[in-house]
Amino acid sequence: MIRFDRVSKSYPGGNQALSEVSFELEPAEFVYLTGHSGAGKSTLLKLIAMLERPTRGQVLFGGRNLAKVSKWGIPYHRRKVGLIFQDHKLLQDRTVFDNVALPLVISGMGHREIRRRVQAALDQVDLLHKEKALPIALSGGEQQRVGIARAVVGRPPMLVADEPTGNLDPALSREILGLFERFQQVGVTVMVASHDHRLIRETGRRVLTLEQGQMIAPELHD
Ligand SMILES: Nc1ncnc2c1ncn2[C@@H]1O[C@H](COP(=O)(O)OP(=O)(O)OP(=O)(O)O)[C@@H](O)[C@H]1O
Repeated sequence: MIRFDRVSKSYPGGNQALSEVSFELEPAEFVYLTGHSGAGKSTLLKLIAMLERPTRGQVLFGGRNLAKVSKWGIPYHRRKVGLIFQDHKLLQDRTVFDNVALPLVISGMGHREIRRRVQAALDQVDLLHKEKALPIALSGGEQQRVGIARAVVGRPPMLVADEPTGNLDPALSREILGLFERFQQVGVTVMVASHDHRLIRETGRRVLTLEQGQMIAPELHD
C-alpha cells in the first residue's frame, strides 16, 4: 500500500527532518509511528498526504510513485488519505454535519449523496444524534470523533492520524484507537503517530520508531 524508499526530507533553512527512511505497509495494515518530539513523525505523515514532498528518495502509494503526481494531481491524491489531527481542526461556526460534509462539498458531490455519506460516517463514530450541534457543544472525545468522521467520509483507503489521542484521557484514547481498528477491519490501512508508549504497547501492534529522522530497526528497541 505504502512504500518509502530511502526517503529524506530537509526543510528550507537546513533542518533535516528525515534521513534515508525505508519501510513498507501492506494494505489494511495498522501501524504506530513513534519517536521523540522533533523525530520527524509529522513530516513522515505529511509526505504520505503530499502536504510536503521528499528532498530525496521515493514514496510509493498503491504502487504509484508520488514524485510523478503533478501539482494538479495533489487534490486527487489527498482524497485517498484521511487525515486526523490532535486538535481536530474543526470549523467552530459550522455544525457537526457541515464539518463532516466539507470534503464532499469541495469534491462537488450532489446533496443527496452527501447527506447519505455524512450520516453513514457519523453513525460509524456514534455521533448521528449530534449532527446539528456546533463543535463547541461537544466534549474533546466527541470532537475527535467528528474529525475521524470527516476523515473517513470520502472512504479513503488510508487513514493517517497525528497524535489523535494527545488531549484525551486513557479511556477516551482507547475508544478512539478502537475506532481506528474498526476501520482497519474493513480494509483501511491505518498509521497513527503517537507518543503514548503505554497505550501502544497495550495494543500489541506493529510499531515504527523514528529517532532524529532515522527509522530504528525494530530489534534495537523494546
Ligand atoms: N515547516 C518546517 N520548516 C522547517 N523545519 C521544520 C518544519 N516542520 C518541521 N520542521 C523540523 O523538522 C524536524 C521534525 O519535525 P516533525 O514535526 O516532523 O517532528 P515530530 O516527530 O512530529 O515532532 P512532535 O512530536 O513534536 O510533533 C524538527 O526539527 C522540526 O523543527
